[in-house]
Parts: sequence; C-alpha cells; structure tokens
Amino acid sequence: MHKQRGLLIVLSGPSGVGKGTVRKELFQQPDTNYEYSISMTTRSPRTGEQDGIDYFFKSRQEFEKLIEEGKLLEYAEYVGNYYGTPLDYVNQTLDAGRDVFLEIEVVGAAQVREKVPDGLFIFLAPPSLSELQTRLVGRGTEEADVIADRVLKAREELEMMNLYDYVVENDEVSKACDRINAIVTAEHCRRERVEKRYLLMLEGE
Ligand SMILES: Nc1nc2c(ncn2[C@@H]2O[C@H](COP(=O)(O)OP(=O)(O)O)[C@@H](O)[C@H]2O)c(=O)[nH]1
Ligand SMILES: Nc1ncnc2c1ncn2[C@@H]1O[C@H](COP(=O)(O)OP(=O)(O)O)[C@@H](O)[C@H]1O
Repeated sequence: MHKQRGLLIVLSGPSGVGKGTVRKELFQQPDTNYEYSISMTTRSPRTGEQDGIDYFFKSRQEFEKLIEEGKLLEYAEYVGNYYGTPLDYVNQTLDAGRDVFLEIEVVGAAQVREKVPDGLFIFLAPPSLSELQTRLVGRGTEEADVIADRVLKAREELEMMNLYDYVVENDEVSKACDRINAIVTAEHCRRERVEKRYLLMLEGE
C-alpha cells in the first residue's frame, strides 16, 4: 500500500492569543508526532531567541530573494516585518509521511488554505479581547504603540475565524493542547476511513 502523505496542521490566530505558548507546550509532550516548521522572518531576534531554532532570521533583501525564487509556501508582512514558511521543508516532510505543524498569522494561513486545501486549519481564540490585551501587555516584549497596533489587528483577525475547520479557545494552555491533539487524532481517523473505503471500492472493480 502506498505511504499516506503527512497532514499539514495550521495553527493560527491573533498575536498574543498564545500560539507560541501552546505550540511550545505541544512540542514538549513526548508523544507529539508533528514536525514543527521553523519560519523565516526579517524581525530581529528577541532576547534568548536563536537562529535556526526559533526562526531563521533573514535580512529584507535575503527574504525578498526567497520570495522571488518561489521558496516560500506562504508569506505575509506583519507589523512591519516579513514572515514566511519554507516550501521545500514542508513538502519533503509531508512526502515522508510525517505531519507538519505551522504556527502562522491569518493572512499566511489563508494562502496555505488556497495551496493546500486538504490541510487542517485550527484557529486559536482568546477568551475575550480584553484578555488578549492583558496577555500582550503581560508578555512585555513590545512597546505600548506596537501592542496597540496588535490589538487593532486582532479585531480584523478574529473576523477570519469562520474560515477555519476548528476554533479552539485558549483559556488554559493544557486544555488548548488537549483539544488540538484530539482534533488531529480525529482527523487521522477520518482520513484512514476515507482511504480504506477508497481502496475497497477499487478492489471491487
Ligand atoms: N504568515 C506567517 N506568519 C508567521 C510565520 N511565523 C510566525 N508567524 C506569525 O507572525 C506573527 C508575529 O510573530 P512574532 O513576531 O514571533 O510575535 P508573537 O507571535 O506575537 O510572539 C505571529 O502571529 C506568528 O504566528 C510564518 O512563517 N508565516
Ligand atoms: N492560556 C493562557 N492563559 C494565560 N496566559 C497565557 C495563555 N496562553 C499564553 N499566555 C500568555 O500570553 C502571552 C502571549 O502568548 P504568546 O504565546 O506569545 O502568543 P502568540 O504567539 O499568539 O503571539 C504570553 O505572555 C503567554 O505567557
């Protein structure tokens, strides 16, 4: 039987909702079977961030070359910086039958939806907008004007929630992780059933 292609899992949602926190928690769990796709960005590294681990940090010129050469599955400009997903890494990992996990903002997620319609799209939602603002302020990585920009942007981002397969509330990190794992497991079961049914139909011909 042919090897099934891996599942492309896209986690998106507004800045500050906890995407990074939830993703890190998921990848600390010993039984997590997804491969995390490290993004490219032109943003400067924050204290403690490492090139090739948190992001591949690129100059604007380098990033624009990657765009020109078609090396990105998707990219978006977000609050003044480029962010993008490396195409070859994603394709090679999926072709090897392994699931790939993207943690990206909503404009990029919409591009992935166009290119990979059979991906699994999960929107991480905050309990409320005021809680989102509290989290951004609490993180303390941005100046007040950047936080204001991000909260404004979050309002637009929340409108895109209905384009996703699932909405997961990030009330508590561990609960959000459990919900994501349950969704992925259910999606694998669904795909296996479809595949089996398809093969049975072929055998019957
Ligand atoms: N489109 C796209 N967005 C990305 C990518 N990598 C990260 N992002 C998103 O870019 C936004 C800003 O990321 P970052 O500067 O690390 O800030 P933070 O997520 O608020 O900590 C977040 O919404 C990320 O999820 C990517 O490869 N493509
Ligand atoms: N479920 C949660 N409850 C309370 N605080 C949270 C939760 N998830 C994340 N946070 C906090 O919110 C802030 C933003 O989280 P982060 O993962 O950086 O968001 P994002 O990657 O979506 O921008 C961080 O300070 C983080 O510790």
